[in-house]
Formats: sequence, C-alpha cells, structure tokens
Amino acid sequence: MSYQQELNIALLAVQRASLLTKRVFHSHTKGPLSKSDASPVTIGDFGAQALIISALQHAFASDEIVAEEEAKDLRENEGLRTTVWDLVKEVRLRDDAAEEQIGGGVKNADIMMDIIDKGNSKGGAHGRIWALDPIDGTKGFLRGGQYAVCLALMVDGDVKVGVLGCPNLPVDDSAPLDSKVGENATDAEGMGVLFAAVQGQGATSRPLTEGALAQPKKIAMKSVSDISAATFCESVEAGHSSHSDQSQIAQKLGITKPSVRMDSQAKYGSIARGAGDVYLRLPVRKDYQEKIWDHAAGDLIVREAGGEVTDAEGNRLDFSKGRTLAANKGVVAAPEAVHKEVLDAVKSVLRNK
Ligand SMILES: Nc1ncnc2c1ncn2[C@@H]1O[C@H](COP(=O)(O)OS(=O)(=O)O)[C@@H](OP(=O)(O)O)[C@H]1O
Ligand SMILES: [Mg+2]
Ligand SMILES: [Mg+2]
Ligand SMILES: [Mg+2]
Repeated sequence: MSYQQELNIALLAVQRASLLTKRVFHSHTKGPLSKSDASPVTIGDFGAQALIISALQHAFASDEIVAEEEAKDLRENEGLRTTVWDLVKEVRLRDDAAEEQIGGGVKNADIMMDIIDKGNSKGGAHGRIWALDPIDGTKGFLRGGQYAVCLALMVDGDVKVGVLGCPNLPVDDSAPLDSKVGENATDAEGMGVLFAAVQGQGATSRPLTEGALAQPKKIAMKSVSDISAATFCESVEAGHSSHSDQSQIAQKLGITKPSVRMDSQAKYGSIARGAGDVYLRLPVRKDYQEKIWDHAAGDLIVREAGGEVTDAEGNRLDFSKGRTLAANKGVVAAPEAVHKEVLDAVKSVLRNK
C-alpha cells in the first residue's frame, strides 16, 4: 500500500489545525482548564481536534480514532463551547481545492462536540485507527514554547503514516536546535514545519503553509560516529521525564554539551532531520503509561529517517495495546548506528538506581 491518499489528507488536516492553534497561540485568552489528571487543555486543543477529526471523517468515514481530548467540558460550559466554535467555524485553508479535499467546515457547535467525541476509540491491534494529539506539549504552548499537532495512522497496530505540524520550529532543516522560541516565532518568516513519513518510503519536511501543501524535502538523521559529540533532547517538564537519569546517561556516554530542552514531539522531528541526535525520555513515575498519541507519528518519522526508537529495555514501541503504550517504559531514540551504545548506557544507569 502506498498510503498516498492517507498522507495527503493527514498533511492537509494537520496544516489546517495548525492555522487554528497559531491563532490561539497569539491570543491572551487560551482558556486553559485543568483536566482530571491536573494537566491543562486549551481552546486550541479542542478546536484542532474538531477540525482534524472532521477531515478524517470526510475522507475515511469508517476509520477509528484515538484522540486525546473529549467534549465533556464543552457540553458543560456554554461560554467555552461558544469560544471554541467561533474559532472552528472560521478557520479554513486558503486554497479552495485543498479545503474541499478535507470536506470544508464543521456544520454547527453540536456537531463539533460529537466530532470531538469520535476520538474515543479504545485502540488496539485490529483495523485502521488514527492516533491524534491536537496539541502535544500543551504546557509548552501555554508557556510560548514548542508544541506539535500530531496525527498517525495505524493499521493492525503498526504505524503506517505519521505527520507532525510544528509551527514554532524553523523550516530550515539545518538550523541549530534552540531551546528558546522567539517572541513572534509563529508568524516569523521561515517558521513552521510539517514533518511526515510513510512506512517504507522515508521521511520528509516541508514548510507549513496556509493553503495548498508545499513541496517536500527528504530528511535524514545525522550520522554520529562519536557519541560523545552528540546533542540530546529531552522534555522541558521535569514531571514528564527524568532529567537526573538523562543527565547521568549523557555523562556515561561522554556527552558534554548541555541537553536541549524542548516541549512536544518537535523533539522527534528535530532529531529526524539531524538538528539533534538523541531523544531520551526516562520515566519519572513507575505507574505512568505513555499515550500512543504522544509517540506514534514521531516514532515512524525517526525510524524512516534512519533512526531506531525503543523503550528503555530495547523493545520497539508497541502501539497495539490500546490508548497507551502499556507494554513499554521510557523512550530511547537515536541513529541506528549508535542506538545500542545509548541503550547500554540507559540500562546501566537504570540498573544502578
Ligand atoms: N508523568 C508523565 N510522564 C510522561 N509524560 C507525561 C506525564 N504526564 C503527562 N505526560 C505527557 O507529556 C506530554 C508532553 O510531552 P513532552 O514531555 O514532550 O513535553 S513537555 O516538555 O513535557 O511539555 C503531554 O502531552 P500533551 O498533554 O499533549 O501536552 C502528556 O501526554
Ligand atoms: Mg494533554
Ligand atoms: Mg501529547
Ligand atoms: Mg495534547
């Protein structure tokens, strides 16, 4: 299967949703609410989820969707519902043919909430299931940092297509990695990138546009012969991955450069194009199960760019277990040639804890 239609729809859907998140990124009223696990959700998360699921339903009506958000808060709060609807009804791609391919807009606020709730699939090992994170790195989004709009198609539990929209990363694949995001990053010339991969077909990047898709360029991980010269990326939030374990691992590998802290799956995209080399995400809590929408697109993009992605024990991430990566703990992503060396350091640090 070439998955060209799936890739095309996923790219357009993520591109349109990014237009919405960019508007919210600039506004003073992001409407953050606290979810039951105390993590934040904004009007951008709800709006982007509605627009992307609407596109998927138009093109692939019988596919299932595992998405992060649900419409409960919108059903209970009319003000919030109206704010999200005002955004969703306005955002369109500035290219009629492209907008038509993803079905045009959502009809009304009630339909919008039903669409958001279509992301409630249990996931699993059978059939076609999309994994959607409308805003990954919501804390980064609120802080003015990196975030990503993430969409992947799994078939029988295997990731076939992955797309990441990163509005605050530079288009230039060779731009140096930077933990900081400039004041007006989102609107600045040369900012905003769409990463994509299809299984067996390699990985690409292209500029995020406001209309039709831009031309893609192939991307590849940097070849690292001396691991001590590597740049490694990790989460900004110390609650999401263990900075102390990661710093010990880096030390063990002889890495002297400070880590680049970056929110969201922008980390996967950055190492896939060789802007960084290694992404480490070691668990802080034993009981936390990583969510499939936080990894599905990035995992494929890195592997298609010549990388290897495993958990802290060296097992491939298993997306067939439901909404979480129940069979995995931690993430270790690195170029194939040095992955084993990195993994050995990970195991040794974790063993001696
Ligand atoms: N305890 C714990 N451990 C690991 N991961 C967790 C944890 N709690 C939350 N999350 C998920 O982290 C997602 C954000 O990921 P990042 O680490 O890439 O970005 S950040 O630097 O932390 O903002 C974030 O994704 P979003 O909610 O989409 O922002 C969460 O799904
Ligand atoms: Mg979240
Ligand atoms: Mg996420
Ligand atoms: Mg999210």
